[in-house]
Amino acid sequence: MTTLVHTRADLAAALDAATGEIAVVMTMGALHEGHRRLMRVARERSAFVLVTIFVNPLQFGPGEDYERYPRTLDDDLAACRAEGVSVVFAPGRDDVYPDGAPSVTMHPGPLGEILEGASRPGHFAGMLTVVEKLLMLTRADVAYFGEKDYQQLALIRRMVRDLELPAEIVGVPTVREEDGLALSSRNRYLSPEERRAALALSRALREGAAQGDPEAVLAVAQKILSEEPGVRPDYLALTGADLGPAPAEGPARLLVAARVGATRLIDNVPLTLLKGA
Ligand SMILES: Nc1ncnc2c1ncn2[C@@H]1O[C@H](COP(=O)(O)OP(=O)(O)OP(=O)(O)O)[C@@H](O)[C@H]1O
Ligand SMILES: CC(C)(CO)[C@@H](O)C(=O)[O-]
Ligand code: BAL
Repeated sequence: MTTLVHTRADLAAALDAATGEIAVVMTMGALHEGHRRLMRVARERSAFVLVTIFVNPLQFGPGEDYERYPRTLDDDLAACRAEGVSVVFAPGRDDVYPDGAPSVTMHPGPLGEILEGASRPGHFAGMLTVVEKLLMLTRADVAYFGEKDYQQLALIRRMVRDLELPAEIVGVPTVREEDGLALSSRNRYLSPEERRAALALSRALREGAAQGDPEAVLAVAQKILSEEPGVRPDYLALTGADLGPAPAEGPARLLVAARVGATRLIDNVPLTLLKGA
């Protein structure tokens, strides 16, 4: 049975009744197969899985899609039930921020200033602030996050390590549609034509990553993006697996962000760089 709670007090009561490890999947709702994979991976290990559904105003910038973000609680609950989730915590704004906007917030540091951080000022401070609060409120022993938001995952790992937070963080590989598009709640905004154009992101990453040589990786990915007029790239970056500078050889990450119509999408893939490839 899945219990839905909205308030801190009801959450605390549900957690008091829990036995064993508490596994948490944090979401902003509009649940899709990517979220469901996180729940399934969590369920494989833990009998008690808690899902949070909260569209966090603090991580949206002015002019971003906070108001418009899809809110589909009934469908989300049905998905959580089907995945055997024990508790869904869907708080209101005042349940998370009882004193209004918090005056003490997280500072993401240098890793929060590049890539997404450069394009979305304040986003990672707001994201880390709510993740810290939700880790505490849910008493998470382990929390699952998707690699689709790779920089977010890296920053959460860093926050937990730097601040000695008592939770284990587990990353889960990106779930894709059959044609390669990374699942994302924001895909709902795409018209059929925009959805077709959006495929250039995953294709650029896939074909770029197959190259091995760093220059060729970027050149191939860049060419594919530039050939799709419906896509306006924000960044295309080749980094180390830790988001530092790309190594001459070994594990690396290729990341992209782009606007397709009015919708901003992100994606990334792992790759291995080969000297002299
Ligand atoms: N395709 C996916 N594969 C694996 N995990 C995912 C995928 N999409 C989202 N997640 C993960 O689900 C969690 C909740 O993400 P969120 O609710 O923001 O969904 P989203 O699809 O990323 O939404 P948005 O489109 O707003 O970015 C995050 O840890 C995120 O990385
Ligand atoms: C981790 C998160 C739930 C915090 O609001 C959000 O950034 C998301 O859905 O990826
Ligand atoms: N999926 C990451 C949360 C955000 O874009 O605000």
